[in-house]
Amino acid sequence: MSKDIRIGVLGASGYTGADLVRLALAHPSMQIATLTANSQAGKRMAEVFPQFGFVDLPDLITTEEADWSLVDAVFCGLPHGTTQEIARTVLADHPGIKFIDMSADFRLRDPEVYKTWYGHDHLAMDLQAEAVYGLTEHYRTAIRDARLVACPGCYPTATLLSLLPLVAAGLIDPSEIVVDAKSGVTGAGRSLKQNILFSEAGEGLSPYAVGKHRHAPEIEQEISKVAGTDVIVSFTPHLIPMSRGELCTSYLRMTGATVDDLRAAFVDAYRDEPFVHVAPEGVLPQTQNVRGSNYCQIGVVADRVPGRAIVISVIDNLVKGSAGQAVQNFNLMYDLDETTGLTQQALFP
Ligand SMILES: NC(=O)C1=CN([C@@H]2O[C@H](COP(=O)(O)OP(=O)(O)OC[C@H]3O[C@@H](n4cnc5c(N)ncnc54)[C@H](OP(=O)(O)O)[C@@H]3O)[C@@H](O)[C@H]2O)C=CC1
Ligand SMILES: CC(=O)N[C@@H](CCC(=O)OP(=O)(O)O)C(=O)O
Repeated sequence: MSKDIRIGVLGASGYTGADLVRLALAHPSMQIATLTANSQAGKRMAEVFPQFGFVDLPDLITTEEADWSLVDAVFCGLPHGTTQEIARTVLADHPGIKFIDMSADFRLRDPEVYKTWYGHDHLAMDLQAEAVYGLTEHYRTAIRDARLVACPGCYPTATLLSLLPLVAAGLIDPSEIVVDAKSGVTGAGRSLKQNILFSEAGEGLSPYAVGKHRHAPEIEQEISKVAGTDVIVSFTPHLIPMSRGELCTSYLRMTGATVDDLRAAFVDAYRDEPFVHVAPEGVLPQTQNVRGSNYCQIGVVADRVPGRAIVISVIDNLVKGSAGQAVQNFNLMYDLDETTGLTQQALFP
């Protein structure tokens, strides 16, 4: 394999963009052609991220300066709300480009739901209609043929991987799902924010956006589709003092099933999946098991309350939760082995 697929990374001076660059450097087919930034445009990548001082990379340029005719595939790590117009311009001028978005801009199918949660009308509804939801394990066939893939948010990735097989098999009541989620601070991006200062996040655990996080409608969209009925979930995220990693605990009511049935449904759904691992009985997922890797680990245990079960899933928010899943989708879109460039094991401890 030669490095013959030219990629561009929008938002390469951000955390997801940088993790994409890290993965692309190790990918046998990706040639990094263009890296864009906003406030950091004009700098060398190594000035912004010293860890890239050992490799040759293009300098950071603005989106407007980029020559998209030199690019085959675009990975987009821009803040939500900024991607729609840029995607529209890039794809209008270069319809052959494959666009893999890591932002939230093309995930929600219903424009009214998008407006409610993101506060403005969608600016590229035609593209929204075309976009394929990029939860690889559940949308593989559509992703293969897609031009525009909307990678899921980090919380929806971990949550949906651990709930969809149970909903599909009718083993849990979808109207009684409670998700308690915790994320490392890189989930909030690299720009300066008071709540992610070390002094404020370093020694505490903080809930945020309680009862109103914009990932709830994304989770509900996908669960409702599989359940065949409109579902509302209780979803509470927390910021936890670590850089990467995410752990989602879901409290579930079973519909006459046992925990063994739940485990069997997971094993059945993910038997051939390279990146989803069902923890053996007695093993509890922890973020250290997946740190720096593209794996999702899922564990299931019986609650002491009869008829209830607890499911725990972990991912690295920057890998399976964004850049890694984006590369997994790229591999599908280019008919490559899905694991290409993604076989790194967890950084443990
Ligand atoms: N962090 C995570 O764990 C995850 C993030 N995501 C999503 O991925 C996207 C990127 O997140 P993340 O990397 O964390 O964010 P960062 O804040 O770390 O990076 C944002 C990037 O976008 C650039 N940028 C900001 N505003 C503009 C603009 N108006 N025009 C062009 N470029 C701009 C920034 O450039 P500069 O720095 O030069 O100003 C930077 O390169 C977001 O939509 C996020 O929600 C999805 C899943 C997980
Ligand atoms: C810790 C933290 O702040 N996490 C982010 C989620 C990161 C992510 O997946 O965001 P997108 O949906 O924008 O892609 C948040 O809660 O908004």
